[in-house]
Parts: sequence; structure tokens; C-alpha cells
Amino acid sequence: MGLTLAEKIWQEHLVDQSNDLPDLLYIDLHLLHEMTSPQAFDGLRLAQRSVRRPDLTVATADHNVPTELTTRRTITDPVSRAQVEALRKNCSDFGVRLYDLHDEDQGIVHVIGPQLGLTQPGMTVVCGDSHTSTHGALGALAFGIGTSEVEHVLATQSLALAPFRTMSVTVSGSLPTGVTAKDLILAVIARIGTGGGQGYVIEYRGDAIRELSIEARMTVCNMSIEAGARAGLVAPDERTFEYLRSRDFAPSEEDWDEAVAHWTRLRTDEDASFDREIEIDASQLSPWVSWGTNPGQSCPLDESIPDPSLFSEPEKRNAAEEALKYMGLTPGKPLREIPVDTVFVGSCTNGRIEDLRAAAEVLRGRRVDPEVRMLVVPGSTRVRLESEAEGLDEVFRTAGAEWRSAGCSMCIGVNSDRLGPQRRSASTSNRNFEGRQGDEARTHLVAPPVAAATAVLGRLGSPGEL
Ligand SMILES: CC(C)[C@H](C(=O)O)[C@@H](O)C(=O)O
Ligand code: SF4
Repeated sequence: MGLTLAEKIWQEHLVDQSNDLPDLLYIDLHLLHEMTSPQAFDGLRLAQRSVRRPDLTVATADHNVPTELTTRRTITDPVSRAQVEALRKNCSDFGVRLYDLHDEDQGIVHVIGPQLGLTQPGMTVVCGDSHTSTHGALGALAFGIGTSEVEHVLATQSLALAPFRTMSVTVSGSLPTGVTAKDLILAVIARIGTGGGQGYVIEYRGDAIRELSIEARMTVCNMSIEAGARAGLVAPDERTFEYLRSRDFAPSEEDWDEAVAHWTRLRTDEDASFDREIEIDASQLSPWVSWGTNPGQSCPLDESIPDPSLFSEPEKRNAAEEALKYMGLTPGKPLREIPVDTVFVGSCTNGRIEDLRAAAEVLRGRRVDPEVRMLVVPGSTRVRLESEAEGLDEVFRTAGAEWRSAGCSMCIGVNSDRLGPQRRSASTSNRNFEGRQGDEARTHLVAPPVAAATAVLGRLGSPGEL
């Protein structure tokens, strides 16, 4: 019987396979950031080990970095400063390439990997970060790993991994105008649940996936983890090759044809079977928004807050009741009537150039509601520079939004971009659990066009209403 794409990549990277032990896989690319690497380097020091393949290891500072344009290099928070400084020292001591704050190639780890052409089809990619699944958009098998595994990969360039199950999510048809990859993945998670992907690697297939740009595929793969999956990927195609061509670390012109020939073979065999198959009709989708405290608690923006008492499963009912209490919402309220005081456009889910263009298009010639604070944070310094070259920063500033430097920013409340208690945001990020953007802060996950329209309207809404 044939193999799925994920199984093929796994097979190609097997270093050792013994009975009763997890498989040992070779790792092609190891990405590091400041939050999950310090203890791993300490472990290496203690064991007097070196980094096995510094040439396959790349680091950047993203989670703890300030994003104010002018005061960026001064990190006032002591914990954040210590982590960034530790990363500098560790990279310098162990000979690892670091894209530091001042570097043009700095950015959120999952934005810079593909942008630099470091992430390529058929590779195994790991990082001490759950959203490593993002890299699957290029046809790589990409896993988030824990700090002890980071140390193991640093020391050996290999990783012991338990076998996975395979799931296909086939999205047929075309997304209607105004409906984005973010809406699609929120709908997928609402359908299979935040635990629905547990133990699986998801392959996204079908016409609607093929029609997505590589950046949009990244948005989809990014949130695989929010469905509980171990990874998500899309088979490479012409769009993938086009995206990679002439990127800094992509194969050179001489090696290009051979690389493409290899990448072209990276697809699921006709006679392969998946352990679970999900089908979605893209034409039925519409702008989507989360109302609760996990990404699965979401529904079309046209609907109202659901009534938990109508949920048949007691577990889901309780979770919804708890979520609504935290979110300060009542059943039956139309989502479009929910006022929002903060809008965040950014993160590894939606902080790439296409996302910023989509938000700017909505804001052009319009004003952000005076009661709303809107932050626009590019996912990488190159995205910032590219946006500025196109004049997007001016569009945002003129509309009344704050234009920032690259970093994780308000996606996660570990840096200075935090949401205050009971504040409510429309956010293009991927997580909405309690306290994610700040203590007692309330998050509604949305796509960039909805975020921008919401900023103008001062309540959840879509560009069609403007
Ligand atoms: C800090 C890091 C470990 C974490 C992750 O693993 O995803 C972060 O990036 C997040 O999004 O919550
Ligand atoms: S942008 Fe958010 S989700 Fe992505 S790596 Fe940073 S904190 Fe994690």
C-alpha cells in the first residue's frame, strides 16, 4: 500500500528503528528562540557537549522583544532582557547563527524560516515552539518540541519521535470572496474540536488548499496545533517552488532543477490511506470569529453567541458556560454587536505581508474608531521594511493605528504589549485562552480583514459593512 506525504518524509529521515522504541529521526533544520532554549544550552554546558550541526541551527529573538519602533533595543523588563541576553551568549558560545534585534532578518521564528528559504519541502523541521507546524505549508514535516528535546537535537541533530496517525482535511470548492485562510482553519477547528487532531499529522488537500497562496497555507498549518494535531502540512506544488525560488537559503540555480524534481515526488500516493478523513466545502464558509476561550469555540460572524444549555455534551456545555463568564458575554447576543477596545494585527498566524496588505486595504481612507487602540505588528523586520516600501505603514498611521517593529507582541502576554484586565480584543493571533493576551483580557480570534473592519466599527464586524 502507498504512503502519505508525512509518512514518506518520516521514512526518508529514519536513523534508527528498533522494536518497542520510538523511531529516531534526522532533523534538517532546528530553529531556536529565547524562551525555550536557555535550559537546553545549560544542559549542553553541563555535559560538556557542543552543538552537533550549528550550520543547521538558526536562532532569533521574538517573544520577549519590545516592538516600539524607537525604543526597541532597550528591554526594560528584567526577565525578557535576561532571556534575550542569554540567547546572545549561547549563540556566540556555541557558534549558532542569531538574527538579533537589529538584524534585517529578525522576526518571529515561524515567519523568518520560510521567508529566508530555510524551510523547504521534504525537510524535518523542529523548534521549541508549538506553532512550528506553520512550516508544513512548504511541504515540510515540522514539529514543536520541548526544551529537553531541544537539548537532544542540539547535541545530536536527531530526535526520538513516537509514531503518528494520519488525517486528511480535504477542502473542496473555492473560498468565497472576503473569506480567508484564517476563517477556514477556525471553521476546521470548530468542526473537529481542539482535541480532534490529537496524535495526528494533518495533510490539507483539495482545490481550496491548492488555490491558497503559500502565506495563506502557513496560516492554516500554523493553527493545526490548536486542533491538537502534532503537525500539519500541504504537499508542495508550483506555488511552493515559485515562493522559494531565489530566497536566500533556497537551492542555487545550478541545484534548482534537481531540487524541484525531488520536491515534485513529495506527494501522497494514490493508494495511500489516512486514519481519519475530514471533508469541508469551502464555498459554504464565511468570516469566522471565536466567542470563547479556545479556538474551537468559534462560529460565523453572522451568528449570535450560542446558548450553552443547548449543547448536548455536558463537557462542552460546562466549558461554554465557563468561557462566556470569562468573556463577559451572554447567549443570544449577535456577534456583530460586541464592542471591542483593542485590535491586534500580527503574529505567526497573520503577521506576514499579505495579511498586512489585507488589513491596509480595509483601512485605506478610513479611520480607526477613537475608542479603539489598534496595533499593527509585522511578523518580521523584512515584512516591516517591505510594508514601509509599499506605504502600508502610512495607511495604518493615517487611519490612527500604531505601527510597530517585528515580534510576537500582543499574541502572548510575555512582553510589554499586553491587554489590560477585562479589555476586549479582536486579534489575528491563534490563541484565546484565559489570560493569553494579559491577565483577565478577552480575545476574539479573527482574520485580518475582520480585524481592520472591527477597528473602524468599534465592534466585531466585516469589511462588507463599511
Ligand atoms: C513560548 C512558546 C513555548 C509558546 C509555544 O510553544 O507556542 C508560544 O510561542 C505560544 O504561542 O504560546
Ligand atoms: S506569534 Fe504568538 S503563536 Fe507565534 S510564536 Fe509568537 S507567541 Fe507563539
